[in-house]
Formats: sequence, structure tokens, C-alpha cells
Amino acid sequence: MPLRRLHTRLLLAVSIPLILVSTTLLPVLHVHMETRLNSLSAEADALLKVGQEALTRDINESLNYALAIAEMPGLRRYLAAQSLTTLTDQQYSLSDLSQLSNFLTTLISHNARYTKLVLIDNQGREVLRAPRSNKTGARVSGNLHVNTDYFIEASKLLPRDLYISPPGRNLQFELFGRDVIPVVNVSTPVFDATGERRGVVLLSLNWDYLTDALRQAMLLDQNANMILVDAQGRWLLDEGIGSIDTASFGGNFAALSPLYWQAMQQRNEGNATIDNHLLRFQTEDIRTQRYRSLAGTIFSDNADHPWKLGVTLPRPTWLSLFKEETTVLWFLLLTYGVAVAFGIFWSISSQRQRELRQAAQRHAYEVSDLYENAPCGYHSIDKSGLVVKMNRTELAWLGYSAKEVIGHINYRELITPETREEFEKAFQNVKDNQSGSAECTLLTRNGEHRHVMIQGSAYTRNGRFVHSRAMVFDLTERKQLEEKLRAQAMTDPLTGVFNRRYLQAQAKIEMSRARRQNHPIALITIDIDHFKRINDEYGHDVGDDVLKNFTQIVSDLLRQEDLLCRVGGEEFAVLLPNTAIEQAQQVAERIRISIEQAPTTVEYEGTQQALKVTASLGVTPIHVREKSLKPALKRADIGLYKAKENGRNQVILHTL
Ligand SMILES: Nc1nc2c(ncn2[C@@H]2O[C@H](COP(=O)(O)OP(=O)(O)OP(=O)(O)O)[C@@H](O)[C@H]2O)c(=O)[nH]1
Repeated sequence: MPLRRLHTRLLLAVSIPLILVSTTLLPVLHVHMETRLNSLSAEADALLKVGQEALTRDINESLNYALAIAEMPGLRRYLAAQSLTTLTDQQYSLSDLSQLSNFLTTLISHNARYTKLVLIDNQGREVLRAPRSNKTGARVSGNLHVNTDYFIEASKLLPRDLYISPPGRNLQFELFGRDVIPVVNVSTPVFDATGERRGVVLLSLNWDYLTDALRQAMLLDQNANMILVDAQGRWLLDEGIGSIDTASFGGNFAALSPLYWQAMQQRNEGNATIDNHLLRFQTEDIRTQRYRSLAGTIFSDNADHPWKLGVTLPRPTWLSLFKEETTVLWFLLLTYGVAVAFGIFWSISSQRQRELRQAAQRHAYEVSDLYENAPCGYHSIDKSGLVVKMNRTELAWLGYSAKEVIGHINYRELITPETREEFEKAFQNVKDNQSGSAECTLLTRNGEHRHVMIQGSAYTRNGRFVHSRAMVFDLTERKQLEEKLRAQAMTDPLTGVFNRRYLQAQAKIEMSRARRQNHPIALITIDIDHFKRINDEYGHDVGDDVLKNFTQIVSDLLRQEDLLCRVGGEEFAVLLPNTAIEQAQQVAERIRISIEQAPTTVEYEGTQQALKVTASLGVTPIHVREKSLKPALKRADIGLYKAKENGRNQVILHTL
């Protein structure tokens, strides 16, 4: 049981500090985490804004470029001339063409963003292309663009309206022995000065170049990744990023990263946490008003718009937080270690204290039990004798409860007046700082007497008497035993009457009283006649019965102050205080007659038999001058012998 309690305490010692430290530090770490998440969100916002600016800045410029080119007078004239049926009608010199071609080639080749510029007439025929080859100059080819989206759409537009094709739509026109480069085609109609539609200007933009600005923006944070997808879930960047596997440009982002796609599809902008990454995204629509500084309406394939532009940043984890905040971690571990060590110390020491307390309690209980239930009494009394403490044993002897005695009864009141003096003497000795003992008689509640031996000693403090503490031994049994032994020593065990020793002792007292009071005193000796015959004839047991019957008969005849004693085998004596010799003679005669007339009923050989006995008696007065009983006994015996000689069953007085 104590071991199980220790285990529980040790468990608490380990778990409570853990809970306390955790509940104290976790909120701090939580706030820390919140701060990190807020700054992460702010960073994602900033990155998204930078990325969006980078993407749209170049597109915006290109749109304005396309519009400016479409409104060039030379270009308008050239396209107008192309619509005439004969060369002479075209009224456009070759030098003008060369000038226009050079200008456009320079314009395109000096800006890496553009891959080509194509002039297309109203029939969809390519009438001029830049950049041209250095050798061939501006190429006038017969390519037909009549089925392309940029031609079809731009042919329907009003002046200053624009059409932007989805990125990578028209790859087949960009195969010039180079790697495939995804492009965005921007086309706008060309009108001449009279407002006549003359054709279409196509400006192709290098998509990688445009999105490179976006990638550059992500270098601000090496953990940041950019997402750009169209409305169909098509990946619009060069290659996959970080944890998002999108293969390469045109890959099916919606299928490869469904969680990201679902999150971005549900709203125009917002945040989401996916795969322990923070995603910040917004809608990007290049058809919107803000691109149209010079432009009218911008058209594009509605199915591909709007795009979704997003940025992902890895969220901080508790582990990463701990790794970054090693000081916090060490502090946490140290605090926990100290708390656990303290807890274990507390558990073990409190266990030890508990064991010591239990041992002390056991010891105190044993001492108290010994005090309360000792075979002797214990008490303490103050200077005045008032009881201040008393054990159960003594209380039981006295028949009081502790409440009734302690603080209420003076110990003197519990001692009989006859023995109180001896107590006072012993108590005074104790108060004088000695030990004291007294044999006293206690008076119990129900009036009984109890003989005790009280042994006291002083309890002092700083040399001053505080109280007396005493042991009380019950002498009642001893007294009773002594009494019994004394009685046994004075009594005949067979008949219960006193013996010769008692007769002699008592005779002395009575003789002295008789002397003092001048009273006569007499003595009778009695001997049963032929008692030997009874023993011989009926057996010793019958003889005993006769002796007992004899003493009973004699005792019944005597006064209370008379003393019957057995002085020999079948020989008895009766001391008669305050009795004259004549009266003694009469008593002797009464005894003789009673013995003779009262047979003893005995059982002999299975039948009841009445046994008659007689006795011979000698009577003598005890003289005042005699100091002992001896002479009187001798005289009475002389009378008794004479009675025997004279034939027995008679009383003979012998006075001298
Ligand atoms: N049963 C019994 N017999 C006892 C006791 N004490 C003495 N006696 C017997 O008493 C008898 C005494 O006998 P004796 O002294 O010869 O005298 P007696 O037979 O009485 O004859 P007389 O005295 O001459 O009449 C003896 O036989 C003793 O053994 C006793 O306590 N019990």
C-alpha cells in the first residue's frame, strides 16, 4: 500500500510539472505561432502583390504597344496598299516597305518579350513579318492566318479593341527550328485614315519571358512558390513548383493537385492551409479595365478566364518553431527537469515523513496503551492534590470516568480518613522532591475499599515542582491472601474452628481484658469418649463427620464472645470470657448433654446410621494472676482425666 502511494506520487511528480509547464508555456508558444502565421500571411500577401504586378506590367505594356503599332500611319498605308489589286495601284514604294520592315524588326528584336509581329490583310494573308532574317530582310510570305483565333477575333473588333489568345494556343506557327516556346498572341484591327478596315496586327509575346518576372518575384523568399492556372485548371507556368507536381506548362493542375484546385475554385481570393502550406490566392483577369490605358475592350477566350494567381509558403510547425527557438526549448526542458526533480524529492521526502509520523503515532499509541491499560494505576496530581491525570486502570478501580475526576477531584477525597495521614506524609515527601510511598485504602464510588500501595515521585521543570506522578498497586488481593493465610494458620481445616495457636493468642487478649475489667474468665476442655473405636469400627471418614458434627453442636450452644478451639485430635477447649466458674460448669453440662442427645447420622455400608457419642469435660477458672493459658489448660485437663477415670460422659470441676 505505501509503495503504491509512492508510485502514485512519483507519477504526479512527473505529470503535474508537465501539465504546469505546458499550460504556462504553451500559450506563449501559441502566441508565438500566431505571430509567425500572421507574418507568414502578410508575407504571402506581399509576394502575391509583387507577383501580380510583375505579371501584369509586361502584359499591359505589350497591349499598348500593339495598339500603337496598329495606329502607325506607315503601317496603315502599307496595309491599305496591300488591299489594291495591282502593284501599280498599291502606290507603296519598296523603300517605304523596307523602312517599315526595318522599324518593326528593330522594335521586336530589341525587346526580348516579343517573338514576332505579323501584319495580316483582310483576307487573312500574311503581308509582313518581323523579325525578319538579316539576309532576307522583312519577309513577305503568303501564310494564311484566316483560321486562327487571333485573326478571326480581331477581324470583328472595333478600333482600339484587342484580342488576347490563351497562352500557348498557336504553337504551330512558332516552329523555327527552335524549342517550342509558349506564346500569347495579341491582335488588334487596323483601320486606315478613312476608317476603312485594312487588316490585323498580330504581336506574339514570349510567355516564358512574361512569367519569368513572376518567378523572379518569388526569389524574395526561397520557400515561396507561385501558382498560375487558367479557368480550366491548366498550369500556365514553365514547370512544377515545390510540393505541387504540375509537370510543365499546360499540365493538368486540377487533376494533379486537386486540393489546391478545389480551394482556389471556390472563391475569388482567400487563404487555405494545404499539406502544411499556406496558400494565398486571387483571381487574375487580363480582360479587365485596368489593362486598358489606351485600349477599348479586351477580348479573350472566355472559357480560359479568369486565371488564378497564388503563392504558397510552408507553415511553421511546432518542431520547426522549437528548432528555431532553441533557447525556449532549453528553458522548457530545464524548467521541466527542475520541476520533476523537485517533485521526486517531495514525493520521497513526504513518504519518509509519513513513515516517521506513522512510527511516532504507533509508538505514542503503544505508550498511551501501556499507560492507560497497565496492570497498575497511574495518576498525576498538582501541588494541592487535584487530579490532573489518571489512567483507565485506576479509574476502573475507583468507578469514575476521566471527566468526573480530572480537574475536579482532590486525590485526598479518594483515600479513607484512616489512611489519609500516611498519604499526606508521602505526598509531602514528593513535594520536597523526594520519592514517597504510602499504603492506603481507596474509597471507590460504590463505597468499597481497595487497599493500595502508592509510590510517587515529583515531576519538575526548571527545578520547580509541577506535579506528582504516582504508580498505584492494588494490594486488595494480597491483603485478602494474607488474611486467608492468617486465618488458615489459626483455624482447624477439618472443623473450621480455631486451633490451639489462636486459642493461646486470643486467651492472652481476653485474660488481659478480664484483668482490666475485673471480670471472671473460665476454660473448658472436652474429649470425645472412645473415639478410637469409632474410627476403628466405621472408618476415619466417619470419625471426621463425627468431629464436624460435634463442633457444630458445641458452637450452637456458645455465645458469640465464647471461643471454641480444637486443641488436639478429638480434644477441644472452650474459652469463656466474662464467665463465672458456676456458669462455666453449667455450659459444660449443657454441652455434655447435647452431645449425648444428638447422634450423628452417618452413612455406613450403604445405610444411614445414627451414631451416638459422649464426651468428658474438665472445667476450671482462669485466675487473675496467671499470665498464660498453660496452667488453666493443665487444670482443666486434670478435671477431664478425672471424668474419664470416673467412667466418662461427665463434667469435673478442678479449680486449684
Ligand atoms: N477420624 C479422626 N480421628 C482422629 C482425629 N484425630 C485423632 N483421631 C483419633 O482419635 C483417637 C483418640 O484415641 P484415644 O486417645 O486412644 O482415646 P479414646 O479412644 O477417645 O478413648 P478415651 O479418650 O480414653 O475415651 C485416635 O484413634 C486418633 O487416631 C481426626 O482428626 N479424625
